[in-house]
Parts: sequence; structure tokens; C-alpha cells
Amino acid sequence: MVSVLGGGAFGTALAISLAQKSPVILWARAPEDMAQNRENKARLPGCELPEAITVTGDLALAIKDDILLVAVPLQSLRGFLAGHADAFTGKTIVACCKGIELSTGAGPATVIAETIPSATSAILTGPSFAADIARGLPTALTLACAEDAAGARLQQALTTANLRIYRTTDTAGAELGGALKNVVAIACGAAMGAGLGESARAALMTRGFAEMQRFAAHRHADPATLSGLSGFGDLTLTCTSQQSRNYRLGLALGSGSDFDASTTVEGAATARAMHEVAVKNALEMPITAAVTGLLDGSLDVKSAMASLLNRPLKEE
Ligand SMILES: NC(=O)C1=CN([C@@H]2O[C@H](COP(=O)(O)OP(=O)(O)OC[C@H]3O[C@@H](n4cnc5c(N)ncnc54)[C@H](O)[C@@H]3O)[C@@H](O)[C@H]2O)C=CC1
Ligand SMILES: O=C(CO)COP(=O)(O)O
Repeated sequence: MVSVLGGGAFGTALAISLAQKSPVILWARAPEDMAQNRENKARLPGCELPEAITVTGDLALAIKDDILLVAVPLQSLRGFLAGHADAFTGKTIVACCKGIELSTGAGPATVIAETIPSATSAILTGPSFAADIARGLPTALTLACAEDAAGARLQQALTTANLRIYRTTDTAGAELGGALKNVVAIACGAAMGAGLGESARAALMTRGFAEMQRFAAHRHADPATLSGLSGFGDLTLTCTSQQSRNYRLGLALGSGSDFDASTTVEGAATARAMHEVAVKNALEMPITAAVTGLLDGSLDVKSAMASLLNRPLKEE
């Protein structure tokens, strides 16, 4: 059986998807409302929880299963795993989160490997909005696991009628694609929010993709992974849809409107983490630098765009 740890939008959607096949335990820090109303009103309203889902706040019960999908934000992943390290020993842990740690520059697979070395670590990533998965709309994701046999087992276990899963052993590529596209989505939202137009967005997506490839090459990821669902696929979705929280944060920055600070926006911390790695390793990441400036308030959108346009001319 599979358990999902993390009662936010994505964890709930994955539990709903898996409940088509077998009973699922969904662990949440505050399960009461979900358990009582059979709906995650706070994060995924309008999606009824099927009977096959047991909602619990008892982590020991959830961790009994062998396959554990962990859907907490990336910046919380290390603390969450380390806090229950004994219980996670020897398990198969699938990180369902996207980002790079501010404190270390590590992605989710690395965080699992460092925190629970006895675990089999994997990542589930790619273009999917939680609401789409929960409604049973067709979705394709990437499952990355360095051990191919374990990856194949997970691919079978997590595929459902509407959720098609491809697999790869390139965990570095998969974790970077999902992390870095959020930063580009913030940039695209900001450009659209400031009224700079769709041509500007296309330029940011394309040159942002070049930054993703550069960063991934630095981490020895397979370039083909970046061109797949977890990279190009998710970049396309997140940079073009108002369903994306990263894109919506960008829209708010660009238009000068308010944004609810309690929203999970992985790209904000990831932009800072990437910028630090880029500066330290002399990687050229001007869009990431511009997003970091927008987030810390040292740049506005028009001057950020001007700084990108005024860089020395170069070959594509
Ligand atoms: N919502 C979506 O459409 C998708 C989200 N993701 C990824 O899923 C991850 C989680 O995001 P969402 O579920 O959307 O966010 P969310 O904001 O809906 O939920 C986050 C959940 O994590 C819990 N949480 C936070 N810190 C925790 C900790 N230390 N211990 C235990 N639980 C903790 C919160 O209580 C909350 O239930 C993110 O990395 C996101 O990028 C990936 C694909 C789609
Ligand atoms: O990762 C996602 C889509 O694949 C969800 O995007 P947001 O976190 O920006 O909402």
C-alpha cells in the first residue's frame, strides 16, 4: 500500500488519484476538518475524498506502508524527515515537492539521501496542477529513481487510469527541472503583470530554459531530462497558467497588487538558492538574478527587463 504524507493540495490530489486503485492513508498535520468533511477545504476545495482514503494525524500508522509519498514543501522536507528518521529507515520515499534548499542548494532526492541514507529515494515531478489530478483529468508525470528496478515498481504502483507515469534514473535532472521552472514562472508572471506582452514572456521562457540547462549541466544532469515532462513540460505549464501560484506571485509583483503570503510558492526560496549557487560558481543566470532582485525589492519589473535587454549581445 501507498501512504501520502502531507495534507496540502498536491498530497490530497495524489491520494485521490491512488484511491482509484487501492486504499490510501493520507497523513496531515491537522487532519480533523478533512476527516470530518471528506474534503480539503483549505487547499483543494470542491474535491470529495473517496472512501478508500483514510485521513489521519497518526504518523506511525501512515509510515507502516513501504511506499511513502512525501508532499510537504521542499524547504520543510529535511526537518520533516529528520524529525522522524527512525520511522523512515529502509522505506521507499518519493519526494513530491519542487525546489532547491536555501541552506544547502540541494534538491529533494539529495535531501532524502542525506537525511535517511537507508531509504530508497525517488521524486515524482512534472506538469500537473493538483486540481487537475483530483478531477481525474489526463496528466503525465516523471518518476525519477536512481535504482531502475525500484523506479519500475513505483511507476506501476503510482500510475492510474488518468495519471500516466514515465520514469528515469536521472534524479538530478528531474529535481532541477521542477525546481528551476518555478523561478522562470515568477519572471513570466511579472512580465505579464507589468503589461510587457506575450512576446516578452516567450523570450523569458526560452532564455529561462537556457538558464535551466546551464544549471543542470553544472550538476551533471542529463540534458534530455530537461527537455522532458519534468523540465520543458512543467516550464510550459507553469509559465502560461494562472492556476500556478508561482506565476500568480509574478503577476502580483508585476502589477503591484497584493499576494497572500501564506501561499506555498516554491520558486521564491529556490530563486535565492539558485542565485547563490550561480554566483559562487560563475554561472550566467541573469533571469534568476532579476527574479531575486524583484523578490527582495531591489529591482522593479521595468528596470529588471531593461537590465536583461541591455546585456552585451551574444550568440544564441
Ligand atoms: N499544488 C499543485 O498543483 C502542485 C504542487 N506540487 C508541489 O507539492 C509541494 C507541496 O505543495 P502543495 O501541496 O501544493 O502546498 P500546500 O500549501 O497546499 O500544502 C503544503 C502542506 O504541507 C504541510 N506542511 C508544511 N510544512 C510541513 C512540515 N514541516 N511537516 C508536515 N507538514 C508540513 C502543510 O501543513 C500543508 O498541508 C510543493 O513542493 C509543490 O511545488 C507539485 C505539483 C503540483
Ligand atoms: O508545479 C506545479 C505544476 O506542475 C504547480 O505550480 P505552482 O506551485 O506554481 O502552483
